Amino acid sequence: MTPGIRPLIAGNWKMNGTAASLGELKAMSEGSFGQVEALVCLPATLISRAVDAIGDAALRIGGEDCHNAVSGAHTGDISAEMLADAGATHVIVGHSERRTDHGESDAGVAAKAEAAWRAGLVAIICIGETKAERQAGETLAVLSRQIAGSVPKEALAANTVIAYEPVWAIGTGLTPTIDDVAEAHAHIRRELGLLLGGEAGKMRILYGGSVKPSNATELLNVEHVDGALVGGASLKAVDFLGIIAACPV
Ligand SMILES: O=C(CO)COP(=O)(O)O
Repeated sequence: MTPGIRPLIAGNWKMNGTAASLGELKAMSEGSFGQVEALVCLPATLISRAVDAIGDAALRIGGEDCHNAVSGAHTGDISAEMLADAGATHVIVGHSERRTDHGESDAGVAAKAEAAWRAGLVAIICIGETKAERQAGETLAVLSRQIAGSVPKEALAANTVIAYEPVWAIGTGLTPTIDDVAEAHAHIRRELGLLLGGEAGKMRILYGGSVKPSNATELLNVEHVDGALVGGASLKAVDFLGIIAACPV
């Protein structure tokens, strides 16, 4: 954790969830968050229904991706303005699954972050190395390149969150060593400093990849780890609330 930064525990439901899942969200929203800011990013089909279902609870609802245009001839896409209209407050951009499945580039991710800000949303910009890149000793260089390309230099701590997700740790049950997490997050903070100046010291840097209640405290205790982006363990209220409870604040 970083002194003075309020931690964010964010769920990412990916392509999971139907109306039958709204009860789980309601249960999450009724949990205790303490000092933690809690967010669940949902498939677009669920956002407005989730916002209605949780009422005035503190749980935030976000989207998982957005187009960079306000509107237009982009079949199947959703704009940041549409997410905001549905009640979202945040949107994930540049998740590795989008970069891989949809060929998203760093420049395209930066444009989506700017679209998020235009709509009044917080952009959660994802970066992270593949297994091959880590094995080749390229992790820090990859992170530098992704930060330079995906994080617009106008980014503010109030409208931007960085999520470090090693691709090989996503959905695998594998996590980097604590030393490797510390090295990556310290490097990200340094690179953000070069790009953004003083804002970098206030910006949240989340760790993502196989976070669960049993490993959350250890990961969140690492310097410069200001929260978590959680996939599988965000689908069940008991697990998600367990991660929030494990947050050392
Ligand atoms: O991709 C992730 C969150 O965006 C991480 O997913 P898991 O927590 O399932 O590994």
